Amino acid sequence: MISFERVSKRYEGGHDALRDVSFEIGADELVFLTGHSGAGKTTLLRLVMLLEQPTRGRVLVAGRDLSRITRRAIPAHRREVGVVFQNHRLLFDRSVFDNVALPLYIAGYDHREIGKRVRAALDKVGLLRQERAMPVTLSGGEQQRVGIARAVVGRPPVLLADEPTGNLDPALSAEIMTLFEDFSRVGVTVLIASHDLALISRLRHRIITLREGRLVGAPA
Ligand SMILES: Nc1ncnc2c1ncn2[C@@H]1O[C@H](COP(=O)(O)OP(=O)(O)OP(=O)(O)O)[C@@H](O)[C@H]1O
Repeated sequence: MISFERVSKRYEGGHDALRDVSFEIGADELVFLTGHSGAGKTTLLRLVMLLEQPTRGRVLVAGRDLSRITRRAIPAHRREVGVVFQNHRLLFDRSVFDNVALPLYIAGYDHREIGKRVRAALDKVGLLRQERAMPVTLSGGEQQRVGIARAVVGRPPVLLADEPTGNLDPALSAEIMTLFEDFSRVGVTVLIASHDLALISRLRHRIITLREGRLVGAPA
C-alpha cells in the first residue's frame, strides 16, 4: 500500500533528511516509525502526504507513483491519507462536531452525509456524546481522539500519525494506540511515527527505524 523505492530527500541548503530509503507496507499492516529527533520521520510522512517530493527514488501509495500525480489530483490524494498530529491542531472556536466535519465540508459533502459520517467517526473513538462540546472542555486524550476522528472521517485507506501520543501519559497513550490497532484491523494501512520505544515495542507490530536519514538494518 505504501512503498518507498530508494528514496532520498535533500532539502535546499544541502541537508540530507532521507538517504536511499526502501521499504514496503502492506494494506492491512500497522507499522511504527522510530528514530532520534531529526532522523527523518516527519520528512518521510510528508512525502506520503505529497507535501514534499523526493530528490531521488519513488514513493508509491496504492500502486500510484506520487511523482506522476498532477497538481489537480493532489487534493484527491490527500483525501486518501488521513493524518493525526501530536498537537492535534483542533479549531478551538468550533465544536467537536465541526472539527471532525471539517474535511467533509471542504470536500463538499451534503449535510446529511456529513452528519452520518461524523457520528460514525465519533462513535469509533468513543466520543459520540461529546459532539456539541468545545475542545477546551475535553482532556488531552479526548482532544487527541477528536483529531483521530477528523483524520478518519473521510474513510481514508491510509492513516499517518506523527507522535500522536507525545503529550499523553502512558495509560492514555496505550488507549490511543489501541484505536489505531482497531483501524488497522478493518483494513486501514497505519504508519505511526513515535519516540515512545517502551510502548511500541510492547505492541508487537513491525518497527522501521531511521538513523540520520537511513533505515537501520537495511542492506547497504
Ligand atoms: N524544510 C526543511 N528545510 C531544511 N531542512 C529541513 C526541513 N525540514 C526538516 N529539515 C531537516 O531534516 C532533518 C530531518 O527532519 P525531520 O523533521 O524529518 O526529522 P524527525 O525525525 O521527524 O525529527 P523530530 O522527531 O524532531 O520531529 C532534520 O535535520 C531537519 O532539520
